[in-house]
Amino acid sequence: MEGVDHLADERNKAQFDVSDMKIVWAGSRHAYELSDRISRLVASDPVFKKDNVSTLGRKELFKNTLKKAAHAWKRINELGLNEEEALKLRTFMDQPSFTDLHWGMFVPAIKGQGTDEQQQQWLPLANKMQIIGCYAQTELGHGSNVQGLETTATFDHKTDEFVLNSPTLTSSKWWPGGLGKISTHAVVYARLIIDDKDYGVHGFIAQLRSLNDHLPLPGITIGDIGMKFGSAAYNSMDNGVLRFDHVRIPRNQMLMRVSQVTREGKYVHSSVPRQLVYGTMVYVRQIIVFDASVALSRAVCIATRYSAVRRQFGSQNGSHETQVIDYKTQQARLFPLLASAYAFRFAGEWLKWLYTDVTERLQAKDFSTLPEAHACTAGLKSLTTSVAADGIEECRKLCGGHGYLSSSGLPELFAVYIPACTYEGDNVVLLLQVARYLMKAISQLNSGNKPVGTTAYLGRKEQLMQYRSDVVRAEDWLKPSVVVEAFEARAARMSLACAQNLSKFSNPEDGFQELAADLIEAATAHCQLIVVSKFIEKLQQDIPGNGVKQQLQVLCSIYALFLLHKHIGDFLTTGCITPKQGSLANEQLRSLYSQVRPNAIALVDAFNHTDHYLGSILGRYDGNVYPKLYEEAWKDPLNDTVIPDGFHEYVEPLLKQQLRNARL
Ligand SMILES: CCCCCCCC/C=C\CCCCCCCCCCCCCCCC(=O)SCCNC(=O)CCNC(=O)[C@H](O)C(C)(C)COP(=O)(O)OP(=O)(O)OC[C@H]1O[C@@H](n2cnc3c(N)ncnc32)[C@H](O)[C@@H]1OP(=O)(O)O
Ligand SMILES: Cc1cc2nc3c(=O)[nH]c(=O)nc-3n(C[C@H](O)[C@H](O)[C@H](O)COP(=O)(O)OP(=O)(O)OC[C@H]3O[C@@H](n4cnc5c(N)ncnc54)[C@H](O)[C@@H]3O)c2cc1C
Repeated sequence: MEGVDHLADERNKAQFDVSDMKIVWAGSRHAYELSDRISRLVASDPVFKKDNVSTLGRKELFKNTLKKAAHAWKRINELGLNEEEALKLRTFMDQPSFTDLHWGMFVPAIKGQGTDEQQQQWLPLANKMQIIGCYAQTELGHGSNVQGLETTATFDHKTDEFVLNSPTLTSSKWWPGGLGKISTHAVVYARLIIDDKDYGVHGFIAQLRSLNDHLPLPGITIGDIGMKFGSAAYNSMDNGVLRFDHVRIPRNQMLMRVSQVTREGKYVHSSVPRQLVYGTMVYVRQIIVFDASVALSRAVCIATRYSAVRRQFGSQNGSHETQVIDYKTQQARLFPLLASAYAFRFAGEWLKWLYTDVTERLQAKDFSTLPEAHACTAGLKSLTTSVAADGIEECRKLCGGHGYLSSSGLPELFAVYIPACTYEGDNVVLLLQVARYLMKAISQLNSGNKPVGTTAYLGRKEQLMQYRSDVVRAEDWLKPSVVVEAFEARAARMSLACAQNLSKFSNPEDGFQELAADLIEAATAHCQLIVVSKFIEKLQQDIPGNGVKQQLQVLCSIYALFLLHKHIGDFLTTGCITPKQGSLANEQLRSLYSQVRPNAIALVDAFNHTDHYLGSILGRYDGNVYPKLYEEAWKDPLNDTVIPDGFHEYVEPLLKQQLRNARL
């Protein structure tokens, strides 16, 4: 059966050109070709083999990761890969490693918060990996509450140094990736103290280990925090613990773009907003949104292909049983996730644009769009990672029992992905930031401040409060303007209701705490509106390719109408739609699922995932699932011997005892 395409019939059903869709998914022909080339390069390299990682012990896994990271760096240099290509190589290597934090947070923190001189001093070393850095912010006692960090950096006038100290157990740095065993340096967040005055949290570059023998420097206690969820998953990363015992660093190792400490010990705050100290988090959050579409697309690809291969029930007179993808329940669970993967892709593209735009403005000292960038990255990070994490687990269930096998790829994908709901900001904490932004925008409406960007719709408050959907037929729900208005009215009414309830509290902070659950629902509605709008805006662009735009229109409608169906309570209680209009949306949704059905396999082929990257027997491109599952089972180390270790020691005596008892 080797080489046979079990999904060929499915591929023949497609009503669009899959090669054109691959380009839309990748973002451009250039991005597609680059991604395709690098994914094949990684798949064909034996060092990047990954089908054995879930059976490795922690030490072997960690060593295996170091080997892969070193090999990746070697290949990047040998092949002269540029930044975009190198990042793709890391993606397809598909194993979290210390390099993620070095390139993803340490280097960006220096770029974003360091002065020109500091960048000139540190970036050449970091760019050649002559030093390896991590991002040491979170402590044992505080993660979300960054202002509550306890590590201190006290200025010593005499020596022109800062003294880094961990005054309590809870001030121990705890979690930073790459810290435990590998990093030589860290950007450490600590409270700046000058002459007993606390100036709040600032970033400092600290050397942790000797560049000669890799041993911790004097005054530094450092190690790994231990095993995490799952077998391999995130255990390839050395998340670490770090304590400082009065460790001295030169004054010029405080990152001084936002504020400076002079030789005289004077604290100077420049015109740059203090929130720029949080800038690295904004950068990484927009990457995480893009990654959410990738993670979800992998799970959906596996579940869709397997659902077309798997058959249960329905055989008549010896005919084939029904493909499980033909069950309407399977479609209603799977196709909204397929649509979400595409939706998050386009939201991620837009967010990347927004981030680039805000960065250019910051260079020109225009800080006006920073709050919008913070709210959008925080909100979309929260929304997309929550849906992707839940979606991966749903895909496992969609694959029945076989989905629970490691060889399905889904348990590993789930275990490695779920911390995305926590790291880089707990998802609830981030939605509360969005809620604060919305409440602020509403409070400024009366003073004539027109909301801009993603909150512009709040400026049409009167109109949206009057809005009643005019849908009379199921097809009306296919009109983009009908959908956007309904989502805008729902989001605006939920936020305005929160604002009205908040105004009843004499202390707004008490009100915010009391109403927090409602506030995060309003923030979620706002974020869903952003994703729906960005999908619709994408469709207003010129999208070439036979049938490609039509398929995307179907997916866009599924994404929006599925959300409407799921959150029908919001739409009804805010009076945006009637129960009848809700039923019509559901009727339209069913019809859309039928339209996706013949295109489902081609729509997941468009992700262009190699079998290596998917790492799943259920999701194999050729659909040759059963023989390969059978073959794989025999590779398990437990099957190396017929009689397992421990049998003679622990089981045989019991059996022998039974025999003796029987003879007596
Ligand atoms: C193998 C070889 C490979 C080689 C490759 C080579 C080439 C590669 C090249 C380049 C690419 C590299 C990419 C690599 C890919 C890797 C990707 C990264 C993977 C990531 C892995 C995971 C890492 C996880 C790391 C972490 O978790 S770090 C820790 C994160 N911590 C948090 O997120 C904490 C959450 N808490 C907070 O953010 C804040 O404390 C808070 C909740 C916002 C509250 O803050 P505060 O107390 O100050 O609150 P407020 O009073 O509410 O706010 C004050 C005002 O500030 C505003 N605000 C808040 N935050 C921000 C912000 N971030 N930006 C702007 N403004 C902000 C807020 O709105 C308030 O404003 P106001 O106007 O109302 O006053
Ligand atoms: C795999 C992984 C990698 C990480 N890598 C790094 C790294 O490289 N560098 C680094 O510095 N950190 C890192 N972290 C730490 C991470 O950023 C924090 O764990 C994260 O920001 C959440 O903070 P916390 O752990 O303090 O959660 P907590 O804030 O303690 O959250 C616990 C619960 O309290 C709730 N909660 C907290 N505050 C509020 C509130 N105001 N209102 C309502 N509910 C609230 C949360 O929703 C959550 O349910 C990593 C974490 C993980 C899991």
